[in-house]
Amino acid sequence: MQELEERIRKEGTVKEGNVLKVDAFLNHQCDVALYDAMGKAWAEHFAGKNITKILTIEASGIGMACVAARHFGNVPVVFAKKAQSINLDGDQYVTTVYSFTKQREFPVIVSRKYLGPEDHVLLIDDFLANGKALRGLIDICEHAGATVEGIGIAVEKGFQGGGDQLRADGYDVDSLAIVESMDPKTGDIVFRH
Ligand SMILES: O=P(O)(O)OC[C@H]1O[C@H](OP(=O)(O)OP(=O)(O)O)[C@H](O)[C@@H]1O
Ligand SMILES: O=c1[nH]c(=O)c2nc[nH]c2[nH]1
Repeated sequence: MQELEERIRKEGTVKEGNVLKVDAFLNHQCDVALYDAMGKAWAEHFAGKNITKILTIEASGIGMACVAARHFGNVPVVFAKKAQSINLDGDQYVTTVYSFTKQREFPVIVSRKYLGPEDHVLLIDDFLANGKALRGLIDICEHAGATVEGIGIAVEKGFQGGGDQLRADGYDVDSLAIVESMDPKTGDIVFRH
């Protein structure tokens, strides 16, 4: 998606440790017009699939998943929580994921009330790096008996391999920008096309 690549080039910064910082528009301050264009692009890619629910993971996926839902007939958006809470009641699906940016494991929790075998799910997230967050969401869908219809990602860091492994496993992964390489010294970013 050209608009997203341009924003990354203009406002993104490359940090040591394979970190691309895009928090001016994607995952801290949020450009909702850009989110809307992203939702439209995913809706075009996944047109013809019967999606009944969008599943994401807190925190950064939530905003873009909600805007994207407007392009999928206002299907409900469920976000997996990364901490237990007294506000989480009843039976839950629980798995564990390792967070790339926080460098520790988190529980990933979804209430059984909000995901089940009748659901055809689109997974959405801001970043795809090693694929740990998505593997956690897929695990939860498997526990629920839900069908994963596809995966919509804003920025995939292709050189970390998580996306290609998911494609090799048969998932339809639509990443709107795929970074093939990036250099923290020069700031150069090369996209895959
Ligand atoms: O493909 P992976 O290696 O799993 O990396 C991608 C995940 O990392 C980030 O989450 P983070 O744990 O930083 O949480 P955040 O959404 O709160 O920023 C991002 O939002 C994805 O969920
Ligand atoms: O803002 C972010 N930049 C990244 O490079 C990244 N990788 C996973 N999650 C990420 N979030």
